[in-house]
Amino acid sequence: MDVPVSLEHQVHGKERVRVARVWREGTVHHFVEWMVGVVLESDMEHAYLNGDNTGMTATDTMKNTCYIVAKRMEQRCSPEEYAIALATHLVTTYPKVTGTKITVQQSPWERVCVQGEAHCHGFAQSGSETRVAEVYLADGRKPVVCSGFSGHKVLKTTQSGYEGYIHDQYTSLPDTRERMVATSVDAKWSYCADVQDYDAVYKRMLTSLDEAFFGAPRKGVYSPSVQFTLFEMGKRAIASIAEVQTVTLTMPNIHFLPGGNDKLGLKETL
Ligand SMILES: O=c1[nH]c(=O)c2[nH]c(=O)[nH]c2[nH]1
Repeated sequence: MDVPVSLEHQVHGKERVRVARVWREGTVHHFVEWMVGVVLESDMEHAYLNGDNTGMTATDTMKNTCYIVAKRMEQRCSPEEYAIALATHLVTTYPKVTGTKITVQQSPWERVCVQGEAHCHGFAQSGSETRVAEVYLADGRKPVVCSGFSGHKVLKTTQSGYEGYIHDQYTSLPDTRERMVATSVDAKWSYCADVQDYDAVYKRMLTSLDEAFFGAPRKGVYSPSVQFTLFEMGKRAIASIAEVQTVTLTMPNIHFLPGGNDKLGLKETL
């Protein structure tokens, strides 16, 4: 059945491009994580009407452009400045693109303070964790308390590596002694003594775990794996808080992989 149908409006784009950018000023690193969305207005009606992709900017190109423009921002910049640079690149590079809307959501990473000093390469999403308390009470007995939190996000831009693991036909990851490491820490701990001030223990727990993860403010501490660092964190917490008996930690890797491939020249971590 032939009904008259016209194409009223069309745009195309790419959502949820995750971009991380580290600016290294000597040993002091700056870090941002952006979730970028690109919408292109372009004279591409013929793609919809005739199946002809001539002149179209592929969403793969948009994604890679997000990485490349981030890499080209040589000075630390705001998400607005990045969005303007990205928009300008897209509008001036592709003849059929008449307009673009760029959206940048910036994750709340902040430089951490360790031992009262701003850390050179340590960042956290402080206050993002959910505190959890668990109490079991049997009739006639003392309450058994467990405390914890979930979702404490921490990241360091250097002083991390991973090597020596099995390399077989299923492994594509290269050995490295220089990478970024990030994780979302879930912790649960039990007590071996009465606690006067649960809030104080909670703060000390966060502080000890952070100190072991980040190391000293200027030097940091090398992490050969998330596994090793996890155990160091647990040991530090138990050694620093007398009332704590056991600590259970879960630390899934939040991956920040070097973007792109050889063709894009983006092999270095962005
Ligand atoms: O610290 C790490 N531990 C792993 O078990 C692992 N696996 C992986 O792919 N990267 C990493 N990094």
